[in-house]
Amino acid sequence: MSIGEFVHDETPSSEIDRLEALYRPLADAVRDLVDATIRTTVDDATIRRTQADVEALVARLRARQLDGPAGVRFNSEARAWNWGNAVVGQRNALAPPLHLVRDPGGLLHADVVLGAAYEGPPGLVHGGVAALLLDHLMGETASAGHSRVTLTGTLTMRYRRGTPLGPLRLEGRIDREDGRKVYVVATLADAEGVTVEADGVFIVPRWA
Ligand SMILES: CCCCCCCCCCCCCCCC(=O)SCCNC(=O)CCNC(=O)[C@H](O)C(C)(C)COP(=O)(O)OP(=O)(O)OC[C@H]1O[C@@H](n2cnc3c(N)ncnc32)[C@H](O)[C@@H]1OP(=O)(O)O
Repeated sequence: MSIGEFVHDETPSSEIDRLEALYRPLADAVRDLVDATIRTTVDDATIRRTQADVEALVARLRARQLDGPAGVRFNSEARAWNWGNAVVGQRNALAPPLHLVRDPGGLLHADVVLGAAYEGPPGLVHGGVAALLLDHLMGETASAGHSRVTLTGTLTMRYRRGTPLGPLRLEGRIDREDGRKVYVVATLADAEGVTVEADGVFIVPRWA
């Protein structure tokens, strides 16, 4: 990976806001489609008709598209946008998406509701999904408000008990720093308390 893949792009933040507002409802609708596909009990003919409808919608969107992934772009106002990101991508229906909130004390948190698409053991969040969400929140924590690029070096998870699907909260904070290494701790919790603890080393890469 090189710095070239983080693209400096002087699109004004107001235009990014407009595009997010345009695409968010589409991604929400696709997310709903994913949930409905898992949970529907309609008859076979309805499934086949729906498949044809969805294929027609895909063809309409593919009429004009990027050659590859959307990448990460940022402007001089320190606004970064990554439409396809697996956790926060505003155009990615696979992302919950996580909405990150930075508290004045340095804590980064996110409240999220995970449904049927994130299931691992019955009724519980998939362990890899828990790691995915925590990894992203921790990476954002380490990047200190997008003031620097950090990549996950080592990530350790301790699954204390199953995480039920439904409303959850993630919290992360920087524990300490040592040169280019940023040590971050984080938790995933339900209403009863912490279900997963994570700690990780996030590295400001040599090329950044
Ligand atoms: C301005 C722009 C704004 C835009 C702003 C957008 C921000 C938007 C935020 C998004 C947030 C995303 C959050 C998701 C985060 C991912 O998902 S990142 C994807 C997963 N991670 C990766 O792909 C990383 C792959 N690995 C690598 O690229 C390289 O191995 C690394 C980790 C960058 C390190 O390479 P390096 O810079 O050459 O490191 P190197 O000089 O060898 O070592 C530096 C120090 O780190 C230590 N170290 C190296 N590797 C490791 C390791 N794996 N574990 C622990 N320690 C290590 C070394 O021992 C060394 O320690 P000291 O000797 O200094 O004590």
